[in-house]
Amino acid sequence: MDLSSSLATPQALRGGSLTGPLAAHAARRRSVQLLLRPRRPTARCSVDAAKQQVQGPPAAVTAEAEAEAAPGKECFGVFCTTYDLKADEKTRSWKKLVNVAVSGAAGMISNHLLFKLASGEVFGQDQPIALKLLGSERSLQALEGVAMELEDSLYPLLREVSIGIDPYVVFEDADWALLIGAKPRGPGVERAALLDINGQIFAEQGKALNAVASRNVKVIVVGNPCNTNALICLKNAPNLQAKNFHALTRLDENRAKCQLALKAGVFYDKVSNMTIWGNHSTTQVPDFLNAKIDGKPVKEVIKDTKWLEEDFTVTVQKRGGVLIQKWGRSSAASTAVSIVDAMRSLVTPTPEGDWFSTGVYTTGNPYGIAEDIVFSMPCRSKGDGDYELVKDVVMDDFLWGRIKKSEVELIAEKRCVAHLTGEGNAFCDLPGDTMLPGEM
Ligand SMILES: NC(=O)C1=CN([C@@H]2O[C@H](COP(=O)(O)OP(=O)(O)OC[C@H]3O[C@@H](n4cnc5c(N)ncnc54)[C@H](OP(=O)(O)O)[C@@H]3O)[C@@H](O)[C@H]2O)C=CC1
Ligand SMILES: O=C([O-])CC(=O)C(=O)O
Repeated sequence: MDLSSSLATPQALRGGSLTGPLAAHAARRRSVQLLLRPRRPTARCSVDAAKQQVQGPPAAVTAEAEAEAAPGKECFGVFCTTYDLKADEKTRSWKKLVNVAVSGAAGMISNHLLFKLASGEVFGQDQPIALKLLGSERSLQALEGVAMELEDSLYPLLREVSIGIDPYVVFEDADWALLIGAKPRGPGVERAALLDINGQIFAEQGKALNAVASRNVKVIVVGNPCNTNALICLKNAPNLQAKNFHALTRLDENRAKCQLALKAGVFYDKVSNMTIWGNHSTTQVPDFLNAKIDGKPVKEVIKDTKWLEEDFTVTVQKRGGVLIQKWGRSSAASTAVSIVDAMRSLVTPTPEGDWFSTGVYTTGNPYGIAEDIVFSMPCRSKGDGDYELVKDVVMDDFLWGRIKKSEVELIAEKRCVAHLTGEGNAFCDLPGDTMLPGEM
């Protein structure tokens, strides 16, 4: 079928005059064309980076022909030139390239995160990395700017950068997918409307991951409301393991550790076993019952129960909102740090006796939390990318009561997005106090 005539009209792509596979193909063609704009002619040493073997001498390949042949392998600028890592003494012992896809790649959080990833902070100094950046037509030019800054940073481990606007192209063979892009909640936007708008994004991206990502891809959803977006994403990716989908609550864990350290007058590294239970929202539950300071239960070190139950909990729940008031925008640098922490916790063995928090699929959980939602819970990892839930935590009525409130909120959010999870008609009756951490 010759699609070229309909491809020429951008409004045909945006306005929906093409439908189904035709529209999808046309959109992909357009994304490829957009991808080609920034490339400069380059003598190309053609290396299959995944196998890290030289495949042949430089060949003159037209960008268009190359895009047709391998639409998922688009590169940016200097990253179009790759080398045989096994031929170089310094890089011979490096691991196989890891593919990390990032959505919202031109946004504030990504602007910090991408440089941390490229520096080796997450995977170590022997792990070459390919960054696959997902934007939109709105952000494509900014994405080119991001790629240029990555070029100019001369990171030894950063071997490939590609940019695109089609998740089916960008997520191809992704080992990690960091889903950050989402519409921010503006004035007058109802929570239910936000759930629907962002839910559509995560439904589409779930389908794309299901179709083209590595079968073992680890997905971290950051875009809010991240727990329910993660649920939507995993429901749209039935061929991937639900266990591999996470909602980012590590920022909340870090905020809670900071507050406990401040109150106890110790440095942050003395605080361990910090669980955030529940939703990344103002119903989240920072667990001071199981957390430790210098190896001792928090309640033995901080005797002020009123502070723990009221001030500490509310401070952590609303930290994002206070920060927005100061900065005029939501946490970006500390969120990027917490994404790095979350990834590192999955690729590094958890220290003996400790754990970390992440929002994961509840089915089969040992705590009695409702099944089939994404809920933040305490986890440990052997460092293989996988994790297990920690079983030996204690509960009291205060902790359980708060956990139930966050559970009720997530079940209500799930009802609101039933149309996106394949579970029938949506019915939205969100509790009145449902808010993102950034909302006051
Ligand atoms: N879980 C957590 O702990 C935290 C989560 N967050 C959340 O992370 C997300 C990203 O934050 P941040 O990077 O600061 O945000 P930015 O506004 O800087 O970037 C977000 C990106 O989302 C993309 N996007 C996708 N769909 C839309 C849309 N419909 N309207 C507007 N933009 C859209 C845009 O990129 P493009 O045009 O390329 O699509 C934009 O660049 C937000 O949802 C925020 O609430 C923030 C802090 C903590
Ligand atoms: O509400 C927001 O957009 C910001 C957010 O998640 C946080 O700071 O925890």
